[in-house]
Amino acid sequence: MKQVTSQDVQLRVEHTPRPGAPALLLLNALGTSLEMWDDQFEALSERFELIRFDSRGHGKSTIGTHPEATLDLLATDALNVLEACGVARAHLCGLSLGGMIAMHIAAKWPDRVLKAALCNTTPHMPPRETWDTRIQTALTQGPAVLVEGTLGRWFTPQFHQAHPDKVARIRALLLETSPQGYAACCAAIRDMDQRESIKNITAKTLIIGGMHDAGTTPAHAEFMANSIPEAKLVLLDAAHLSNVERADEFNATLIEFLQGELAPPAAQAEKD
Ligand SMILES: O=C(O)CC1=CCC(=O)O1
Repeated sequence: MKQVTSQDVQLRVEHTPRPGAPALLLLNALGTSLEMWDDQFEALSERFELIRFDSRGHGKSTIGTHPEATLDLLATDALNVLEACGVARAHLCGLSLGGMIAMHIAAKWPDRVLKAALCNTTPHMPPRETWDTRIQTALTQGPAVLVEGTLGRWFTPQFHQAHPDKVARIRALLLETSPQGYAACCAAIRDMDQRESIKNITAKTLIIGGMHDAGTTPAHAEFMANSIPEAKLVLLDAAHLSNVERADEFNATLIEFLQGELAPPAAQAEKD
């Protein structure tokens, strides 16, 4: 692990070099840390120069001086991580908040992106009031009171029953998130509307959705697939954290997309 200074924060970064392989940057969900990608680590680090980090106010990264983050602030952190790792262009894979950051980078800084995987995410997540309530709850009572509700949304009942150990791993990440870090990122989501800007994404893009994801729904995934010119949509039999609930399928889908050539939309329709 290394520490990278970005703007007003110190970010905890794990960089696994692989000479000659393309770089892949992983971007975490709200209330988690780089460890949310543990089920991806082995498969991805064999094939890519893998970089994962704790977003500001999450895991062991510091909170900084912004009580309310913006997507631009969070995206600049991600680009600073790439810079510190000596990487000019990378594949991006982000889930939920991580996907929101990835789509912001792909739309605004296309030269930094090889391909983008936007997983269980959305360009717009109203209503604002929900986020204001969550911010107040996190700041006054701590994110711990939000944890069981979050886990209820993030995994299907079947997964809770079959894999309590895996759910416990994610619970621990949620519990270690600082209230201020969590609240600051909620503000970034509250203030986000990328429904127009994602039309400018030129990178080949994989959208992964969860058939049972009630927050970032299959309808959100379809909206993105219809808005981004070179997008392919795959729905997995999972709720929100599809990379944990369906890790093998998630890994295979992501690797095939990053290593293979994405067929143009017309040919894809025939193939599908
Ligand atoms: O908290 C949730 O249930 C959904 C969510 C929004 C952004 C994120 O990372 O998770």
